[in-house]
Amino acid sequence: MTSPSLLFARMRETAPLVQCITNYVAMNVAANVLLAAGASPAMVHAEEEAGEFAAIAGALTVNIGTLSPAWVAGMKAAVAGATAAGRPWVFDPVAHFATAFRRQAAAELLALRPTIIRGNASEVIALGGGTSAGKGVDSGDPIEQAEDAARQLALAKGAVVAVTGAVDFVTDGARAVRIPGGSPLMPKITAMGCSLTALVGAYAAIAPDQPFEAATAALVTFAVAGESAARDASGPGSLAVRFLDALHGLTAADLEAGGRVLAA
Ligand SMILES: Nc1ncnc2c1ncn2[C@@H]1O[C@H](COP(=O)(O)OP(=O)(O)OP(=O)(O)O)[C@@H](O)[C@H]1O
Ligand SMILES: Cc1ncsc1CCO
Ligand SMILES: [Mg+2]
Repeated sequence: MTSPSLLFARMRETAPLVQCITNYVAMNVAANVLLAAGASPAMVHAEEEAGEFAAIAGALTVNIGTLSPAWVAGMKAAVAGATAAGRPWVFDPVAHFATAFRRQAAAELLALRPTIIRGNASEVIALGGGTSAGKGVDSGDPIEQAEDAARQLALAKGAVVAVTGAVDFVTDGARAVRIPGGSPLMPKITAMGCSLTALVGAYAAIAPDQPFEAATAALVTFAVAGESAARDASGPGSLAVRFLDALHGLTAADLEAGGRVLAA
């Protein structure tokens, strides 16, 4: 398995261009997270250009947080462009279970075969057809309860599934790992998960043929930077600032020393 620290070093060397279609809440946060990590974000979603742009980006990420019909059209155009160009794409099904419009959009996007799916426990349980306690964008379920759903979803969709929470879980249906770390304050900052999805895209651009390793590396990066930032944060506000600084200051050696990937 290519280690997170090696992929991180490659990201710093190559600054991959990542096309992020994400929500209004996350756009600024996610772009700053990618820049701090060493990638190059571009928030490009219009139907007229999203597919064309996908061919020049190293990877695409699609997050349905603040959907409208025009955005769905842009997402589908982008996925078509990425697929035609052989680029990986990452799907973040924010609160997909909440309304009929979201359910429909999520089902249509899922049918377009994402390379990696990244969601919180409630989103992954519901995507697997189970009943989740989620009501909106925040998870209402413990992560352990999403592990089986994640495995099944990975097998059914031929995708790598990354579920986040107190201890993250990544599976391709056959292999699985758990990644501890981070901080309980992280879910108190909006768009942390959406930004993580964007970072999964950055690693997928680095290792397009190793989506399991790419997703794992992104979760490890967040776990190490989040843990370090939380050490002297006094609340979500200072954590948000310190998290960006921690990401920016992160080295491959820090990931090597602090990253924990446990067999599951
Ligand atoms: N209790 C926790 N302890 C440690 N880390 C956590 C905890 N909860 C979440 N995280 C971390 O926070 C990051 C975001 O994950 P989360 O599951 O909150 O995403 P999300 O619900 O999709 O977020 P959002 O929709 O607000 O963008 C991940 O890196 C995850 O590991
Ligand atoms: C708060 C919020 N609402 C829609 S998307 C989003 C960002 C976190 O998922
Ligand atoms: Mg989310």
